[in-house]
Amino acid sequence: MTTSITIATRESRLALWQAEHVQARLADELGITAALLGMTTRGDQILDRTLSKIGGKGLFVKELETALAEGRAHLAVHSLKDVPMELPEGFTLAAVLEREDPRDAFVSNDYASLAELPEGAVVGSSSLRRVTQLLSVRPDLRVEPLRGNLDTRLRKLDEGGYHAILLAAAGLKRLGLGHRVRSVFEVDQMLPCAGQGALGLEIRSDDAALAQALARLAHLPTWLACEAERAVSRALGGSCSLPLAAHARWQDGALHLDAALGHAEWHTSPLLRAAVAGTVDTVDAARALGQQAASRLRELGAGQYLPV
Ligand SMILES: NCc1[nH]cc(CCC(=O)O)c1CC(=O)O
Repeated sequence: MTTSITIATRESRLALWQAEHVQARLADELGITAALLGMTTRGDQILDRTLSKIGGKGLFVKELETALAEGRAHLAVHSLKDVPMELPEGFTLAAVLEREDPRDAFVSNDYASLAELPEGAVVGSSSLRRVTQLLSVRPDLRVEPLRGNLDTRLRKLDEGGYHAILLAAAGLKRLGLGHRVRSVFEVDQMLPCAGQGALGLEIRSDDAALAQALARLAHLPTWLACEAERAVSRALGGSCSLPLAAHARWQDGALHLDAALGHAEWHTSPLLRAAVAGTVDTVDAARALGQQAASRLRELGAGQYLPV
């Protein structure tokens, strides 16, 4: 294959950091030189509505896929959690890279943790997953929408619009903003979403040579964990309008998968939770574990939580 390729990336500071990280790994480990092609996606442009209302995760990846399809780029680097559960025909995930911290972070200028927040405090988040889990332990809090890239969200916090905001720890750490994290939620307090903290490398399905090269960058434990997480979401309809959390971790050689589903409209409905574990050594086995967790959630009444 050619030793020179183009990476399509969004232009937020986090997306560029991630693309440059992959660019450096391609050079160091595979001897491949990569140029970056920065692009603005619909998801970056529309900031006044929640993602679930404007078409979901696909909005962040479609323009990049078009660049791949047209041959203007060969590889798209994504935060895996922004990648839809079903990729369109003709595209594939060539690798998932080792995960950063998958946890959610509590960010505030005045309070060190959720426990310190006074009754009725205003918390910024547009993530249904974070909001339902937050309100399940602190129904007194007022949640206000908060969108935009990480810098924008931090600026809105600093301008005084919120007492605290919730963000992924991984993004903050990658941008050198780890000092803004006042506390991290343990995963059993605030279960992360499928793929949180991991990077996914998307290519055209027919690019076998690139697939083979990129496989060497893959981190199998992260990949299998994320396949299990994503399978839960896929089995339940895969839409990002669902307040669905799924997180898998390795312990004593087995993959332990936790999933939680909240109600999109009635934030105070009890969260449904499932926990499954198994020895997993293939993508298919990982997906089967995810489907098992989804079946548990259905047994617990997930049907009433899903859009009709
Ligand atoms: N939804 C936006 C997004 N996509 C990836 C990250 C953070 C990095 C990651 O989880 O990989 C974020 C920001 C956030 O959720 O706070």
